[in-house]
Amino acid sequence: MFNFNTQPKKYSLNGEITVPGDKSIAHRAIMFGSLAKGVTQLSNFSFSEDLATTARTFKELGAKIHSEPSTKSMVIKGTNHQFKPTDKPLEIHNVGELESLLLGVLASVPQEYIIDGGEFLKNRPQSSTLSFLHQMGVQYNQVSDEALPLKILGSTELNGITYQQEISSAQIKSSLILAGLYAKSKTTIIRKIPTRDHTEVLANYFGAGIDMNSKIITIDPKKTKLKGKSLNIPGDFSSASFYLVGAMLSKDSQITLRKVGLNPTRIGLLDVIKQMGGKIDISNRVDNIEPYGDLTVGTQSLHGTTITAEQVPTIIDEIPLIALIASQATGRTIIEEVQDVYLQNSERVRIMRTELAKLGIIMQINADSIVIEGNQQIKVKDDVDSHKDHRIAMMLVIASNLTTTPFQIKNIEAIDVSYPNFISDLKRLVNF
Ligand SMILES: O=C(O)C1=C[C@@H](OP(=O)(O)O)[C@@H](O)[C@H](O)C1
Ligand SMILES: C=C(OP(=O)(O)O)C(=O)O
Repeated sequence: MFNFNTQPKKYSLNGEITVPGDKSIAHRAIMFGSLAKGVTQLSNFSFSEDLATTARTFKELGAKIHSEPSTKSMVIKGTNHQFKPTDKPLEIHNVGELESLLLGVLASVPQEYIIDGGEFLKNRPQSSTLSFLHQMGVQYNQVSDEALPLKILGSTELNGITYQQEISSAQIKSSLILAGLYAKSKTTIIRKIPTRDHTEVLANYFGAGIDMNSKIITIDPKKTKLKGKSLNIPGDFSSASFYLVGAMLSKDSQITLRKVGLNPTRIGLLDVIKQMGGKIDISNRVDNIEPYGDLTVGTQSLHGTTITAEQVPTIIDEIPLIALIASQATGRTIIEEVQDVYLQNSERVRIMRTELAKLGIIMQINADSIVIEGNQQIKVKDDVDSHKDHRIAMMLVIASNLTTTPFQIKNIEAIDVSYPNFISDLKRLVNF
């Protein structure tokens, strides 16, 4: 465990920075590159713990993967959907995205695999994903509670199904899409609220037959033939969000973040900031497979707002940061209909409340909403702990600039999960 001592002085943030490549897109790029026939070349690939786990897992399944961290590149020789059997459990640590998507990938592989993971995933049941995969023809065997470790036996004879989304989760949806690509017939997903669509976008780029509109996603395996591709991964909007919020909340600040991913299903934080009376400039926009552009933001005064159920999937990983800005705005902020967030991320919500309370920030967590009053004074009551959650660790670093009372952030090494250079990149923008 490593502790981080925060600064006794407040700083401003100035200058520009290029954030690492998007983690969510990179997980999927490794998977599609491994499933495809031929060679995939990824650039602006950011090497974090989570992505190392996904790359190792797909190597164990037979993909040839060569990484070059110094040039941020990765080359994958795909298996053409011919994965290797292995008796050794696939150890996926606590990588939630990998768990859900891997279940979808293995659904069409007629070999038995054991998937094992860390404490967090051992306590996160996958009942929804497993029940529809079972309907398609997958067999599985769990030790307890439909969580890891579990055994899965896929099939080459999967049935396409019609699935009405009950939980707005990108991970669950992606698992079904990956299974549907290799079923005998079409699969249809009737959406609840749209969630991030990186799986659909990348699958089609690699050669899948997926049709989407705001209500329905149709996966046609007969129109699917995945081939290796080149892909430049845009900057990670979720990583960029720490700097955006940091600059808005600190005095005399103005920063520009270069080449940040602007997929509309990911950037709900920008709408929330606008609703709160803030302003972020978008420039140099490029509409590529995944769009990206530059974001410029400075110190802002914000007011409270109501965030609706439709917005929630687009801010899912930014909720701890939104709680922080809401506490410093004027008036009340309400995040409505967060039931699906609790189902997928209940630990994170609980930790966010406990740790911010140690800094004097309180919020009300109801069955269907989160309510945060504005104008809260930071009062450091105790050291804080990331509880090994990378987004909580980075949010607490940003929160530390709201006070001159130093404190310790325990388990700071959690940031390696998504953004190992976060502290050194932040320091490049800091002016005392
Ligand atoms: O599909 C993905 O890559 C992710 C989806 C989100 O989870 P949900 O499945 O709850 O939407 C998000 O919290 C997670 O960080 C990554
Ligand atoms: C929740 C996250 O990812 P995962 O589900 O992979 O843990 C995240 O990156 O914030």
